[in-house]
Amino acid sequence: MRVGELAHRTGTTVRALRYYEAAGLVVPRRLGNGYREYDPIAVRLVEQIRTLMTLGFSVEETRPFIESMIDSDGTDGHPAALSTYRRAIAGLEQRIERLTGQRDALLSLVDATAGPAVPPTAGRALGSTSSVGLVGALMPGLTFRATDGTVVGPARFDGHRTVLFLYSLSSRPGVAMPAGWDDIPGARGCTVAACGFRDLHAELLAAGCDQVYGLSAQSTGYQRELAHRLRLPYPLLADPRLSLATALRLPTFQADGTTYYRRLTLIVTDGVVEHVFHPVTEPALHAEQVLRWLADHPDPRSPMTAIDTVHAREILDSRGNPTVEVDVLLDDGSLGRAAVPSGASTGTAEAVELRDGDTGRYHGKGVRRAVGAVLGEIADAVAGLDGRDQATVDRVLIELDGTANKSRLGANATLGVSLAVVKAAAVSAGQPLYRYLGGPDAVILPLPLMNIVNGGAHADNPLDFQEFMIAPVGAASFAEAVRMGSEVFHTLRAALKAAGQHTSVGDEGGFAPLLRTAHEALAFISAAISDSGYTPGVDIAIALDPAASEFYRDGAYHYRGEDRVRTVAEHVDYLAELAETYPIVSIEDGAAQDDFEGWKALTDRLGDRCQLVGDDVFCTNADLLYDGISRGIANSILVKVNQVGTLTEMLTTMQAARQAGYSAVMSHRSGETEDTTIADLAVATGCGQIKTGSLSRSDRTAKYNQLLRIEEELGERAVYAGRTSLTGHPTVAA
Ligand SMILES: C=C(OP(=O)(O)O)C(=O)O
Ligand SMILES: [Mg+2]
Repeated sequence: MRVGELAHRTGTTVRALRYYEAAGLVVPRRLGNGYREYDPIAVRLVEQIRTLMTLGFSVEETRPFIESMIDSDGTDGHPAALSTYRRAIAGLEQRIERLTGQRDALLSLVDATAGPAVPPTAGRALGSTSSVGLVGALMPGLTFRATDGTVVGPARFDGHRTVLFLYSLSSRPGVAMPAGWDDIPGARGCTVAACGFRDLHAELLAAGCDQVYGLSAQSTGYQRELAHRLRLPYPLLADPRLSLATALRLPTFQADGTTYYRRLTLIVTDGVVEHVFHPVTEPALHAEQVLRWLADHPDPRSPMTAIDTVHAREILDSRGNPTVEVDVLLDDGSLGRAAVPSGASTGTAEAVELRDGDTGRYHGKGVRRAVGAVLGEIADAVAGLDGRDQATVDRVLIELDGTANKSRLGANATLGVSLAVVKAAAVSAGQPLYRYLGGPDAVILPLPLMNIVNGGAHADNPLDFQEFMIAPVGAASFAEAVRMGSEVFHTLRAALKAAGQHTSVGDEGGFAPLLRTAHEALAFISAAISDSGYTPGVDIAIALDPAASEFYRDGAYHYRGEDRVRTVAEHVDYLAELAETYPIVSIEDGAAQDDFEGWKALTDRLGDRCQLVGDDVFCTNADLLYDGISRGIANSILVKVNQVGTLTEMLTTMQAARQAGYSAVMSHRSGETEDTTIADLAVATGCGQIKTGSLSRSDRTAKYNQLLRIEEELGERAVYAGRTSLTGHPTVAA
């Protein structure tokens, strides 16, 4: 059974269960995929812990009982369990006897020395306004005797988050309360308040408080009787002179000539008052009130930013197909949201994008299964993990899926969570994503490879090549690159229109004219660059993504638009001819993913003058990249984070590329959303190039717009990469 079900069946919280697990009391099994699974006995164990706690045992003190239950396979009527109970009772009786003697001896000593309390005028009623004034006050340098035999001084509050509840007077069997006690507003209810802190002690600790103390003006002897009778799991502190009231000007009242504390609770964090509860009007519910506050206010000193909630939904991508969106909420309220993109010309080795296959919805393309995986197994597995520990989060995702290609849960499920976590962590750190991930050196704005003519699988025209891109290598800044790209885009539009072509756009926002050959498209683009006032190759270069896997069959390249078939050698010759004729600085997937002969021939032919980017052939996968490096193919890798399914795996692949001297091009997918994460990732990794479509359609321009914002934010520190990160030493070919 999962942790949520166990919590539900035992009426406790997931937090408390994690605390019992950390204490080694109720430990789930780890399945092969890393997933936590509780055996049915866990229900009995948890119920036993909670029963014992209501009897006054601390979580730690339940250990022998729990261990004997485990030994006896869950039956507490077993001889092993019975003898544990008897041993515990015998031990308690001995302690009671010894402590009662100590108490009586001390009672007379303490009562003799305590003397009269502070004069009644020292206390004053403290309303909520003055409670706020107390926040930020330092704990005074006072020491208190505690019922556990220790002496609690100011050092005990340093480095800890403490719940310190002050109370007036607890009743004692056989001892009358001061005259008129029940008529004094707020006087009654101290015992019940103390019991509340006892019953929720484990939960309070699990919610991030390190220690609980009760404090009153009674002597240690008086308090010890209460602590033993109620079996309090926390110590009581004696302040017979009300010195804390004097130091912090806390509210007191008088009854029968004696001064007492008014009920009030302090959260003291690292020696400083962080919060004040006053007045405490419902003593029976007060511990719960404190617990709720702790849950809503994580320890400000805590290095842990735990994942609280993971939510997912089905949304639409730019092609109108469903895709996964994930929200991750951290304990501190930071929210990260990520939407997963989707490719059309996909590599065969990509991590699996899980689709429902239910033809009754979205023509089978629904992603309810992936959404369900996020809401169920994944949410369970990552809840409580530190959102800033991306490597651990991603490792848990990978192990939970348990397959080599994320086919069980879906890479669309894992990626949504992975990216939403890093975005939430950035929010929590109060930093933009690119700086959170890349640190202060993340200042490089990438060269954009702008896809202004679409073909192949991204358009309905006859062009065999998928993408014809312009790259403003000579721009002085990213903003200038965007302007230059936009100007060429519109010049091209006018030229296509004048030539009688239609100007509707393809999946990535580039024009999809009814051209047949790459030569025709490149001629239009070169002219548009010149006609916009730029020098081709100097100001603006050209990049191609033939996406050759899409038209490679039976060992040859089938050019549908030209109605001809080229052998591998002829195809490589053709690309070389194009590279000689036009200012082409980068060719992606010039050969098909399984045509290693073509890849090698292309690399040998053009690798020293052109960037050769592996997309389908590497699939952002470090192992495939290493294989390619050893084969001597390509000199660059396209990086699509959904091809691997987690951020950490993407970063590992990029690191491998960097070490091998391969460049990396951060890339969108042809199916995108308004999510702009890749813009930040490009700056964070300093890769120096981004491919994110045309200068039209919001799913594409959203990324450019985000990069414009980043450049503006970096101000003078921003560095536009220009041509510097291109591999293959492309030279100017005007
Ligand atoms: C972005 C591309 O297209 P898709 O997302 O369809 O794989 C590409 O092939 O580089
Ligand atoms: Mg490609």
